[in-house]
Amino acid sequence: ARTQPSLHFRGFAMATSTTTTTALHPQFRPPSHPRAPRQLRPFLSSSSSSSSVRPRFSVRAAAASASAPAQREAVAGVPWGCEIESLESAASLERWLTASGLPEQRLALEKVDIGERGLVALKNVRNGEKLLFVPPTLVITADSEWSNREVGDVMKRYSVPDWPLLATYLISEASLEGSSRWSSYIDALPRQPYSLLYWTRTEIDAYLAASPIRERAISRISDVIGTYNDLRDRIFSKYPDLFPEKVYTMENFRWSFGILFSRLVRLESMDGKVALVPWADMLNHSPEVDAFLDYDKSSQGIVFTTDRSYQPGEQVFISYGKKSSGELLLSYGFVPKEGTNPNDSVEFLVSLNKSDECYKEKLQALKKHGLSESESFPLRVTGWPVELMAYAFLVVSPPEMIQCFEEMAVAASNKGSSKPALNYPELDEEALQFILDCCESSIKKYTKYLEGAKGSAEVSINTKQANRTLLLKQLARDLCISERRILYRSQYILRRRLRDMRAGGELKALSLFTGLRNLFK
Ligand SMILES: C[S@@+](CC[C@H](N)C(=O)[O-])C[C@H]1O[C@@H](n2cnc3c(N)ncnc32)[C@H](O)[C@@H]1O
Repeated sequence: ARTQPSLHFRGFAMATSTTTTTALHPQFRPPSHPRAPRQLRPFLSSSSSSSSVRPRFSVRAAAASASAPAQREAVAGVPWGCEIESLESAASLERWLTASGLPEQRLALEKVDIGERGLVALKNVRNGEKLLFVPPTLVITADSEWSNREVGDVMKRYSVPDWPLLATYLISEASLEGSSRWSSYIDALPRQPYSLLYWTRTEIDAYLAASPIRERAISRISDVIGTYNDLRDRIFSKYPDLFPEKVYTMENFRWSFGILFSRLVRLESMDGKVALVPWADMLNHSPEVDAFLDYDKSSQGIVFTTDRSYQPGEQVFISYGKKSSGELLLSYGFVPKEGTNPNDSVEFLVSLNKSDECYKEKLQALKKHGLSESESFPLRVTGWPVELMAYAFLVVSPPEMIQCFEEMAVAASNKGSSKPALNYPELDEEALQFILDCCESSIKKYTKYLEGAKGSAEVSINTKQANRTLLLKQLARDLCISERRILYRSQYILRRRLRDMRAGGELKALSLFTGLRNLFK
């Protein structure tokens, strides 16, 4: 869970300063969805040379792993970058990095089991050791010099925020091929980054039907398209010589945003600047490590400090942040193995009951505090946030509690975060039952999807398409299983609590009855 303003992709021309992401995790950080989960308190804690000729169309070979990144159908791709599973540009990248000042490394870029390409230890690496030391001159930020100065000047004149600026920068540099200083880096970038940006609407609707990630994927794609349209209408179309239509295409922007979503990092110690860090961006993510990239003032380079040791030949990992499996799929195109992501959560949707006789009053209280009749709260295997409980109290409270609606809405909105959790013992059972009912109906949706997906054999036009479909389905399946697992856990906790509560109630009634009987005796 986190707080993050949406990135103003659109309407950027009005911006007076560059847009930045706010404090999140000092790691790969995509712009948030406007309804990204809020920071909520836990309720339960139960406990080669760039001028070489490249094919214009590319298709990835399908990998067979369950959590392998999404593969795409044969679409017109970008005319730069590489097929990452081939290591085709690795040697020239390493040569260029060394020539550009990257010190000798204890890591090498190799083919790996997790993430296709990754950095592997060449020697023993100790826990607590600093690695990488990428100099700032090798980092791409919004302040980087444009090889085509005129293009850069126009972009700066329009005060384009960091994300669209960097997306345009990448395309501008990539289109210059060997005359860009970044050509060896761009050659080593995936030609088709793994990202939900490449899923069609039909695929999103079909495979993510049960998951709340569906809505976020749709919204992200529309943000990217909107941003591209804004750039084209407000800038590119006014300077057709600087921004040729054939270069600044939607397809190329899909690529550059895909690269940003899966590789951009935020460097806390460089005033929170967002940056592409060549070499460091070859590190894959593990939910089990807690090591992050940042600028190190003493060595004046981008480093990360290991939080475990590695033997020669072992893949070295960093953390992309405390992200749920859905968020990892959304930005990076992979889903960690079931049960391995300690930061996993699922967005849980609850709504006011339209037939509630106090519907209007409850909605008014919610709206006053920035909430609506339907809200999402993050569920984790460890429990749910107090805000969800407050929302549930509001949903189930009877008309005679009208004076408490406001207090409940405040608590549900997270504005009362310093206050203790709301306490309405008389509503506890009903509120927990409400959450349990929502949880069970959500489980049903996942089960229906998972069972339906098992049997559905689709007719594919060709093998590539069949492989792609298989992989997208597998990713969606992995995600649904992970999300349903969280719901199952919540269902278990809720049932147990309700059972205990009810058993306690029966016990009380029984002792009252015994007391009365003794009295009459
Ligand atoms: C920052 S790049 C890391 C380098 C990347 N493997 C490459 O070869 O360019 C992020 C991408 O690596 C892959 N990746 C990273 N961690 C992964 C993991 N744990 N499982 C599967 N793929 C992973 C995903 O494709 C993701 O979009």
